[in-house]
Amino acid sequence: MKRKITVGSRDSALALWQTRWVVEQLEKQNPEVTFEIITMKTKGDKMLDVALAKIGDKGLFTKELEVAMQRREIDFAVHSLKDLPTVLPEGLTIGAVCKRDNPGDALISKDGRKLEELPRGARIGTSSLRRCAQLLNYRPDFQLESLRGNLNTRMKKLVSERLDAIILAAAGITRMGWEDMIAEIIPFDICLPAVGQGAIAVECREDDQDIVELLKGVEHPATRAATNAERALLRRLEGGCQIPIGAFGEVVKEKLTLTAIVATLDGSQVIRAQGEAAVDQAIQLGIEVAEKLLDMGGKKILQQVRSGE
Ligand SMILES: NCc1[nH]cc(CCC(=O)O)c1CC(=O)O
Repeated sequence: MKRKITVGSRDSALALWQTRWVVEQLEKQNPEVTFEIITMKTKGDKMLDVALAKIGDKGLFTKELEVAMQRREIDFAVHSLKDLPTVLPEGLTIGAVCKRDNPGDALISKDGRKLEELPRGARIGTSSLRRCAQLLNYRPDFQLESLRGNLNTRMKKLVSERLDAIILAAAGITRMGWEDMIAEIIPFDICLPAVGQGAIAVECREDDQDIVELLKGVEHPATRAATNAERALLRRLEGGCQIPIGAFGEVVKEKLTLTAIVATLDGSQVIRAQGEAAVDQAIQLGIEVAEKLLDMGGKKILQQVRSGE
């Protein structure tokens, strides 16, 4: 086993928190190994003023780290699983999926109001098509405003743009220590989270046996099964962040359940499907629920969104 391991991370506060958390667990388990964190900016960090759905690149927040891994400049990289495309570059693999934190979307509002307490025509900041579509389905009077930048920037815009509320991933807020600002975790019957939301993934070279072995120390099998189902669904639908898709997998009493939605951009239609399977059938379950969605009208929605109607 190598004595010194180089770990890649984006340089945002959230990314660094996540990377340090992974490294800390591994240090406790492997006191003989030293870890060095190297930070990099990804294209997604550099293009902060463009809507994500417009950039539309796969691996917007991961590619530079993946290239560094392929060049053997770093040994592994820590990502938000949500940011990791469902098909990885040649030779790379997800060495670990860590235990998921709160997978939900959090509402942060002026005066701590809950979603149902927001006034008619309330202005809500989010740039996720998934959040927009589901919120508009729930309350067509809401005005969704685009909101990008890292968590700090987005939080500041609540005040500077005079928004009534913003929506951020609960896990990110908790990791930054801002839990007190959460007015509400939006119920999943109103807004299903993004595939992989709340889980940290560690990516490494497939053929690097030492690292693959090391990363087993931060692996969480139930989260792996749940997110395998979610990612298989997303892959089957061939969705990225250009299409409003939400999914949530969960292991309860040895059973894996998966709920998912696909929606039109304006939120006029939200199609929902569900399935259940044994934990070792995660990928099959993801494909099955995706196909249910397609049959229930999802196919038409995907065509519409892709053709830009
Ligand atoms: N889209 C960016 C992104 N990627 C991961 C998280 C939060 C952390 C997580 O879901 O694990 C966020 C911020 C957000 O959506 O509010």
